[in-house]
Amino acid sequence: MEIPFTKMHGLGNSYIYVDLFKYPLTEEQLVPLAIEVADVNTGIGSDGLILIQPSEVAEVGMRIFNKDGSEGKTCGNGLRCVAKYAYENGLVTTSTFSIETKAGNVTAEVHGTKVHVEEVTVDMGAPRLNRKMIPMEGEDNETVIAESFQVSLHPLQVTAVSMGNPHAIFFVEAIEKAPLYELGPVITADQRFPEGVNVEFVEIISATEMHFRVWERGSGVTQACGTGACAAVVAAILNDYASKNEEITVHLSGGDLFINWAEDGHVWMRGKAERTLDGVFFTNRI
Ligand SMILES: N[C@H](CCC[C@H](N)C(=O)O)C(=O)O
Repeated sequence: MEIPFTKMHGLGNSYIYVDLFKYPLTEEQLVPLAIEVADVNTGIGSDGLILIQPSEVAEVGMRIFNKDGSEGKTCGNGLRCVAKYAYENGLVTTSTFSIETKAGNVTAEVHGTKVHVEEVTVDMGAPRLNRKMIPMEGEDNETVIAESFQVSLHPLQVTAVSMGNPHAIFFVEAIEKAPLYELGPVITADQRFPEGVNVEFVEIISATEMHFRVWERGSGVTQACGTGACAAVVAAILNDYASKNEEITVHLSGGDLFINWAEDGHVWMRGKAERTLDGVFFTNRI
């Protein structure tokens, strides 16, 4: 097989994008293809695979597969790159349009021209805060804010937020001392999260600024996580470290995202989307 692709990234959170308008794939090919393209040695190297596809309920559709082949429900950095691609490649004709994900539809607004979209703003919708929606074990309608969460010998406090995908946020004094590599892989598979969880460590700098690191479900440590940054801002506000209706700067390893949990209850994310290369992936293994 010779599969045309585009590699794009949001703050270094890179995916291999296949345009199903041009090159259809079968359902059976998706998981093995995601694992293959993500491999830096025998594939292309990325945090996973993203499909750009027709939709019956939005202008364009997106599906995301993590590096291990597991399918995520949505992807903030991926949404910005899909919006950039759709506008630059004429899949959409307006600068504001809807994108279908498995977590529901979102609205994206591209900033730039049809030749080059520099930045994208996405209305990520409202966060889901009760245990049933995270999902997290316990009473369905309870929220999880600064709850004791013992992990091996570490007495932590977790705040759980879903942006359509699950996030466990832990506030730390110093981001460089966050136990990301030690506890990320343990927490992501913790039984208290029946569908697994994306794990974020956050250091509050001020009411409008924070440091952020992430161990992503299905991909491990990535340079950035858009839904995670949204969840971290929601968690900061729930813990009274920040306020609604303010643009909060989130410093991720790969750069900054600007997040606002607005009075309308929606979380707005603004940040870059960049194209690395177009190419053809040769494989006879799927
Ligand atoms: N690992 C995530 C999907 C990718 C999300 C992240 N890359 C983003 O930008 O939001 C999950 O399994 O829920």
